[in-house]
Amino acid sequence: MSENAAQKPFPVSWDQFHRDARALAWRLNGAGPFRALVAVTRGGLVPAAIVARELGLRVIDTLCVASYEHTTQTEMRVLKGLSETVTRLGGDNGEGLLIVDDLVDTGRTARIIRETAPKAHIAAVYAKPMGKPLVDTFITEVSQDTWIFFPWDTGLSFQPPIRENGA
Ligand SMILES: O=P(O)(O)OC[C@H]1O[C@H](OP(=O)(O)OP(=O)(O)O)[C@H](O)[C@@H]1O
Ligand SMILES: Nc1nc2[nH]cnc2c(=O)[nH]1
Ligand SMILES: [Mg+2]
Repeated sequence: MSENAAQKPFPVSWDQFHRDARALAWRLNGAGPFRALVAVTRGGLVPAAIVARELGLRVIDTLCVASYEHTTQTEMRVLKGLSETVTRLGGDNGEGLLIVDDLVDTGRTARIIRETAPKAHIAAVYAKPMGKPLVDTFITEVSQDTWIFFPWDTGLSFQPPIRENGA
């Protein structure tokens, strides 16, 4: 979702994110067994830590991709693929791998992951309608014209009142 089309801000606090990531872990608990967990960097690192803790997963790898400059979608770059160890654990098709991201938006990132590991289980905490069919598990759906603001990207700031010049 590019900057212009995404108009509704959806700020998420650390507390809320922890609750949602833990809910994701509960849902994934019945979906395994998983031989390794893969975090899609960078956003996937945070839920991956929470899910790994909840599900007792200790073999953890990263898939490093970049596809947005702030809120603008750019050409997608895979900066680092799976390690040899985790590739071996997942066999040819990624079976038994749990791949975690913070959100799925247009689904482009998830689609590329699916191409390289078709049988992996792909999970995201938040999903927008376009990306939803590309993941196996998610927790909360938001509309396509929403922009999710994560706690690691934001800080406390003054909010002007809804009515600037009250009677
Ligand atoms: O479904 P899509 O349209 O592909 O968008 C989803 C991806 O975009 C964001 O990552 P981003 O590339 O911004 O990098 P980051 O995780 O380092 O913030 C988000 O963390 C997902 O990985
Ligand atoms: N923080 C953030 N990154 C994204 N990347 C793609 N969509 C989003 C979004 O809604 N929020
Ligand atoms: Mg990301």
